[in-house]
Amino acid sequence: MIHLEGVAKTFTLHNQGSAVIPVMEGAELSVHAGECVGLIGASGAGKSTLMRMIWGNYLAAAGTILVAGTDVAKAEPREILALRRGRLGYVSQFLRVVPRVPTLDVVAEPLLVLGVPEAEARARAADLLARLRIPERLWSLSPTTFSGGEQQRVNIARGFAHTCPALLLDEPTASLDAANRETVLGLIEEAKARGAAIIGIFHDEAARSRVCDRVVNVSDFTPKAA
Ligand SMILES: Nc1ncnc2c1ncn2[C@@H]1O[C@H](COP(=O)(O)OP(=O)(O)OP(=O)(O)O)[C@@H](O)[C@H]1O
Repeated sequence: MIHLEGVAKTFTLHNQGSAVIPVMEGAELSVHAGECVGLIGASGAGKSTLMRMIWGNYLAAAGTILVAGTDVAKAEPREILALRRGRLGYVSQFLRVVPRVPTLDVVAEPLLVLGVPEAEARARAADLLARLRIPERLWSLSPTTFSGGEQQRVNIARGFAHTCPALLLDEPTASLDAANRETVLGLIEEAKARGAAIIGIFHDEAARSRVCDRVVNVSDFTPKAA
């Protein structure tokens, strides 16, 4: 479902004499349907960089990044947008939303874009918001004024709203209380059970060992000369 081969990344620092910094080479990774793989490695090893290349925000310098049939390393922007609409989900640590859109709509939107009937999309969004303990009185308000933890839970609800075959999770349990952490781990287990291929960064070791079937150490992909 997700398959990486020979992936490399360099950053060019345009404000520092166009210095070219190689940060990754020969990255390999395969994640099958129903499997969750955790990315580990020291700070700065490249976990977030690898995740952003799979999401298509960072362009790989070399290699193949196959996600649900699309090679993200070579895809056109519109193909990446189509992939994100229906086949690849991403739960980042921070919520980015258009101001003034009510929380229920923020969560239902990924489903509405896919043509799911409005009543069904809203029911699914309401179910997720309730499970993640966002009080119902907040659902009609924009999440822009919510607390950090509330915004994170809205973001998680949105990320789990539609049943993508591939899912990226960046610290999904960071700064959650015990009850919400448990809910999120349950959502991850449900996603695996329905056949999602998941890649996650979890600094929470107990969470990682509970939901990850194996780990990949991104330090193994640090360029040898670096
Ligand atoms: N936009 C960028 N421009 C230049 N260098 C970058 C950029 N993004 C990341 N890097 C460099 O790439 C390397 C990997 O960074 P990355 O954030 O992927 O590490 P990480 O493993 O996720 O670290 P952490 O656990 O601390 O979040 C670092 O040396 C970092 O300085």
